[in-house]
Amino acid sequence: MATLQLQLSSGYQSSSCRHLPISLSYPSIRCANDRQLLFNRIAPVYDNLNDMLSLGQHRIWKRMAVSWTGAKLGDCVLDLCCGSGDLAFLLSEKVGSNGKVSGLDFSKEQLLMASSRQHLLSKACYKNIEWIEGDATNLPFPDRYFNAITIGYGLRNVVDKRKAMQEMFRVLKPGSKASVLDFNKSTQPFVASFQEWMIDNVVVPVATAYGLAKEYEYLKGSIREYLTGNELEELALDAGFSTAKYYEISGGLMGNLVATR
Ligand SMILES: C[S@@+](CC[C@H](N)C(=O)[O-])C[C@H]1O[C@@H](n2cnc3c(N)ncnc32)[C@H](O)[C@@H]1O
Repeated sequence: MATLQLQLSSGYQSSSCRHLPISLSYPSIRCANDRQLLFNRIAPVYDNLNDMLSLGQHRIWKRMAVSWTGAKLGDCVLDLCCGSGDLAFLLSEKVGSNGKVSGLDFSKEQLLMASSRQHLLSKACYKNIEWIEGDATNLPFPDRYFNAITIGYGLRNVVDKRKAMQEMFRVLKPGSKASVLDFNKSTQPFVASFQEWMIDNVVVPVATAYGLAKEYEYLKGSIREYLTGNELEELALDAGFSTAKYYEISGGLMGNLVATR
């Protein structure tokens, strides 16, 4: 906890992007809900499982998501639902030491994991990342603050997706992009069946070996209840984005929405 607080209170300052005083406790996250507890529980093994279950492919998908944002040196960017920080670290390399990255999540355990990875990796540019405990549907940032936003495997898990999209719109500068990476809820029956087969026969059995069967059984239902590419485009346009384009990745198993404010 000490590490996280240190990082939060010593936020990086640059001429283009001022550090904001950020409090650790928002009323909306004091009452822990099931999803928050779930992500706290899986935090210790989350990165290993991602590598194992995607055969390392998630690293490529995350690079694609970051490059779709158009983030560049000196930018001030946000990784929403940052978890243990993969996308925040990639963004940090893009924006360099004159830029700033905020990684926000409502799981304290995931943020602690992110913070300890930041210290272990000890790359100079990673000093530009701050970790913030907060709610994606009530962002602690002013309007038009960020040059880019990523959200990887996050929106599917947010209960009020419409509000989260509206918040992304609000905190983005005009002309800037949000890049939303996740499982694709495919409209092709073969792809959807293959995805479910993989979850039942690969993901859940591997997670079971880590004592996390229930946590990963949740995945299948969450994809079924998620939005298709077209629905995500509509959600973004309804929130005010001027353009929204959804790209299917890896044969339609994954997908990435790119929305421009
Ligand atoms: C599957 S993880 C993805 C982590 C990371 N982005 C990645 O791609 O590896 C989803 C994350 O979303 C976070 N999350 C879900 N709902 C949230 C909310 N309303 N506000 C903030 N974080 C949320 C969870 O705590 C979890 O860390």
